[in-house]
Amino acid sequence: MDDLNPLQTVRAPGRPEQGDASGRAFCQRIVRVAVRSLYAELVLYPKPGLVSKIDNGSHTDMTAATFVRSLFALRRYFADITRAGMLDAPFHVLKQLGIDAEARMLRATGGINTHRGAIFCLGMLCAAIGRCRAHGDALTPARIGELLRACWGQALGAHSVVNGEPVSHGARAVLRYAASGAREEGALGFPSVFDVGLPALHRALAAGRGMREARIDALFALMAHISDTNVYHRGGVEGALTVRRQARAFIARGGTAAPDWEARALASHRSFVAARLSPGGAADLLGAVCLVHAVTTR
Ligand SMILES: CC(C)(COP(=O)(O)OP(=O)(O)OC[C@H]1O[C@@H](n2cnc3c(N)ncnc32)[C@H](O[C@H]2O[C@H](COP(=O)(O)OP(=O)(O)OP(=O)(O)O)[C@@H](O)[C@H]2O)[C@@H]1O)[C@@H](O)C(=O)NCCC(=O)NCCS
Ligand SMILES: Nc1ncnc2[nH]cnc12
Repeated sequence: MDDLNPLQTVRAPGRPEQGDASGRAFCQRIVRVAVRSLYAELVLYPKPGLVSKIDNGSHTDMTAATFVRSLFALRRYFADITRAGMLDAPFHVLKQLGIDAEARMLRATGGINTHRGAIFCLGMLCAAIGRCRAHGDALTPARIGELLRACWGQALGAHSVVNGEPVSHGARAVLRYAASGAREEGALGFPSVFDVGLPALHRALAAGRGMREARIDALFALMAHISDTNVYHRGGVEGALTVRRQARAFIARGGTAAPDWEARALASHRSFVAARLSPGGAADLLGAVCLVHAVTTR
């Protein structure tokens, strides 16, 4: 028995799913989908202020290579948290997996926060997807969301409370600007993924546009909607208003249905870079949208 393995505490005898070959294959499939989803977010261009393979957006300390290193470091985490979900692990087990994954990310990137929001959001979604599979339920966005709230909603609500000294940029933005951020997203069961990003992606695909355009539309829908602590941290209230206004204007012109959408997205990218704005929370949530879309459409 490995005392340091948090999953050990939730392994119940007579639950063949956890260790059997099909359970392992399922976890590996989710790892591939999670990593590909985050990679799809990374290579998407133009994304206002964000890092891609074309440029580093508003960031001076990270490049696409930093994100790729981080992605490699997260593979085991996505397998572990999917398996923990299959085993109905309590939130404290998921939290420890998340903390360990953050440490691995920071080691891989030399201390740069590339994916903290993604570790949280995609991690919880992987756990819910694992739970869905253990129940034998069809993987649908509605069922994944339901199980996430039913299994860990209460603990996520408690996790949203920022206590004492703010240590992270997110916690500071919550206290200083009453921004909601990743914690509140989690407490509500990631509604921006299910009710904002995913519908925007589906609408663009249903209208016959490609996956690239659909992802751009989903990103702008998220930027228009969420309270992104990374934006508050870098740009304060003014910055948050700028991001929301530009995203709304892009959507009001038809998003990627407009013939000049690419030039408009590029103009936003340039203006965000000039103002050092980076909607990193929306980028993480786009990765989550790609994950839910991929697991629910095959
Ligand atoms: C709950 C935690 C995620 C902690 O959150 P908290 O808000 O306290 O801490 P942050 O360190 O600020 O991380 C939150 C990251 O979440 C992303 N985010 C922001 N707004 C939202 C939102 N509305 N919805 C979803 N996600 C959101 C955002 O990630 C992106 O920003 C990164 C860069 O941020 P930053 O570090 O501030 O760096 P820079 O811009 O480079 O600043 P400078 O250094 O240059 O000044 C970017 O890469 C994106 O990832 C926020 O960063 C969680 O950490 C936690 O509780 N962890 C413990 C483990 C756990 O409990 N897990 C639960 C089970 S999985
Ligand atoms: N592409 C990206 N650029 C900057 N921050 C991010 N956080 C998640 N993805 C990001």
